[in-house]
Amino acid sequence: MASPSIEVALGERSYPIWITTSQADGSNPVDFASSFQDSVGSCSHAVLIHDAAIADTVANQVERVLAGMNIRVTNIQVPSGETSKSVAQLETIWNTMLGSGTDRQSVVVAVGGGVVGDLAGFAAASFTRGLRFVQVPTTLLSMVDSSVGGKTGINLPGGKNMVGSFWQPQMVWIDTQTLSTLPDRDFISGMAEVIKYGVIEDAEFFSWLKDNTGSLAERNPDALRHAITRSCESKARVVAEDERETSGRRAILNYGHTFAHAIEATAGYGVCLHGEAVAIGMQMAARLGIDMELCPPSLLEEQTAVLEAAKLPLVWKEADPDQMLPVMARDKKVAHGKLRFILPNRIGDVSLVGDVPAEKVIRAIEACRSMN
Ligand SMILES: NC(=O)c1ccc[n+]([C@@H]2O[C@H](COP(=O)([O-])OP(=O)(O)OC[C@H]3O[C@@H](n4cnc5c(N)ncnc54)[C@H](O)[C@@H]3O)[C@@H](O)[C@H]2O)c1
Ligand SMILES: O=C(O)C(=O)C[C@@H](O)[C@H](O)[C@H](O)COP(=O)(O)O
Ligand SMILES: [Zn+2]
Repeated sequence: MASPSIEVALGERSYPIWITTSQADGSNPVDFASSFQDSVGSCSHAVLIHDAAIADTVANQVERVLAGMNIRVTNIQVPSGETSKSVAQLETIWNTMLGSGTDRQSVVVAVGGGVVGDLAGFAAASFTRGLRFVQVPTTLLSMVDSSVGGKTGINLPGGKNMVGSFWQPQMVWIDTQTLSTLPDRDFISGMAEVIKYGVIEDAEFFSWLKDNTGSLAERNPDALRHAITRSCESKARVVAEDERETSGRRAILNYGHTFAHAIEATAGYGVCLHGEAVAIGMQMAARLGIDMELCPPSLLEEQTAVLEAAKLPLVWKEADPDQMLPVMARDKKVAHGKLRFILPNRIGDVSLVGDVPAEKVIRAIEACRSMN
């Protein structure tokens, strides 16, 4: 059997990330069935939780492979969009699992973007106190970020990802070919998390991105494969150092997110896509870093150039500190009632910073209401 592209090294919870590209005739250089068997072990029942947008394509293909392995499949379709990361959808999934004879030996297979991955992952973590699960990400964002690392969960109206758990998958299966049907807006949204890795811990990758955002926008297969591999390597490295965000190392993956999550929640989930909000949040964080004299103004210029080249939004006209600050106060990095931010030192290096004056946070938010 071929070797996985990347291993997430977490001791007994270690798992492979396969990065492959299926061919025009539907064949794949790596066999899904044997990879599944190798990572999951014995399985007679799978709960296939999938996004409605890929029901007739990727989800159907996965279902056929599982059926060919003599695995009984329970299909659960989730409506597309951020609002599906909800208590109501989770309850529907739990009840369908209960009604279909799901037991502790069943395996959840999440097929879709970050919404389905986070939701199905939490359903797996919580049903009968924990089922094995597999991630089959079908968006750029889910391939480079959400399918790796085991953060699962749902939103509450007042806070993103407020209920969830750390629950690692048995394997991550990335077929870059599935991106061919992804709408441009969702592809561009995923680019924010790709660029994030360059700023937080991989300066060489950031330089590569400066020259290659055009090829990525055209979905050049080699460029895509490089960006996905490099991003997954970054994520796997950070997660292996700090699986449950206890030492602070994993918190670097939250660069821009304190602002981003407040934008998403105050706008109403799904109005500003997660990656779009992350891009705007990265701009706010860079401005705050400059105001705190942690990084030079040139960092913001470099970051702006790459985000702009990727066609990401950089301003949020509705940005209102009075609305955002109460939501930010519920950020998961808050410690002893105080906000903490991931702020840049230089390209490729960021730090977790507490004691940030509120007036500087407000200035950073207000500066991103318009391009200046
Ligand atoms: N767990 C984590 O570590 C982590 C990391 C980053 C983001 N997230 C979460 O991920 C979510 C965003 O994920 P996303 O950007 O993948 O959004 P998404 O899951 O909403 O998918 C984006 C859109 O693409 C459609 N789609 C999915 N695959 C498709 C395909 N192959 N072809 C055509 N359409 C397709 C979906 O129907 C949806 O409309 C947010 O909820 C965010 O909080 C989680
Ligand atoms: O994996 C992580 O850790 C991240 O922070 C990755 C983020 O891109 C992602 O959006 C994550 O869901 C945010 O986590 P949260 O703990 O702030 O909800
Ligand atoms: Zn994110």
